[in-house]
Amino acid sequence: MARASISIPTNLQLFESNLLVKISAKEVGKKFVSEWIVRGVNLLLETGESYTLVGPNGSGKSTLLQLLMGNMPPSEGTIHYEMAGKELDIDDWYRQIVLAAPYLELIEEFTLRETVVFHQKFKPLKNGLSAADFEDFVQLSHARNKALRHYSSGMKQRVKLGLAFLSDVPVVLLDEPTSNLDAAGSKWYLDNVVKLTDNQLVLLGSNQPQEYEFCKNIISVSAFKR
Ligand SMILES: Nc1ncnc2c1ncn2[C@@H]1O[C@H](COP(=O)(O)OP(=O)(O)OP(=O)(O)O)[C@@H](O)[C@H]1O
Repeated sequence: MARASISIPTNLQLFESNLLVKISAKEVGKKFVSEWIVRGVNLLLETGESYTLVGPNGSGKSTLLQLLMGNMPPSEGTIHYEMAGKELDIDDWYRQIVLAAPYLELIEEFTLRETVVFHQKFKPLKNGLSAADFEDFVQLSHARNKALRHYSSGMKQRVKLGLAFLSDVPVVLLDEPTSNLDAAGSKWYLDNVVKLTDNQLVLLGSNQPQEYEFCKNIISVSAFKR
């Protein structure tokens, strides 16, 4: 029997432990070969806020996002991560974040069900949602047993965004969140990004204003050129 669509309660306390997380960057710079991509980055990012890195193609949004998430080391400066007043080392930090980005690879051999079950082993879903709930949420129940290699790019993007929205971690990183989504998918993203990340730290990279219309803190990467 088909499952009824799950309704996500609007008051869902989606980051249950509600611990304050801070990312602080001091005089951070990154260069590739001899080219400085960003320099003089000083930022303090905190839970309960959303931030969007904006700028034209090639300006360094993805580079800065990856620096701030700890995916690559800065060439100069320091980045510190804090949770509930305690400094986190990078291994603990990775347990607190989830990323949806075009360069994030899903395991193509897995079905959707296997993907969610595997993901839940190290990052549980908010409010004890099940894999079946997840499949309903991303509107892909009908394809739960199909290998992701046979998913379209838009279907994969829904999976990445679903994991980003529903993982019970304090920090959500979204790079080009509506890439590959059709109009209905973009609306689904916008409907959920505010509702489901209310008490988390949300960091976006975008050059599409409609992706970050809800966001109060806009950071122009062009400010970090010297
Ligand atoms: N691993 C790398 N090695 C050398 N150069 C790199 C590397 N990664 C990025 N760059 C360069 O850094 C600059 C910024 O790239 P980045 O992907 O951060 O920009 P972006 O603002 O996210 O662009 P877009 O909007 O096109 O996604 C570009 O000039 C790019 O060529």
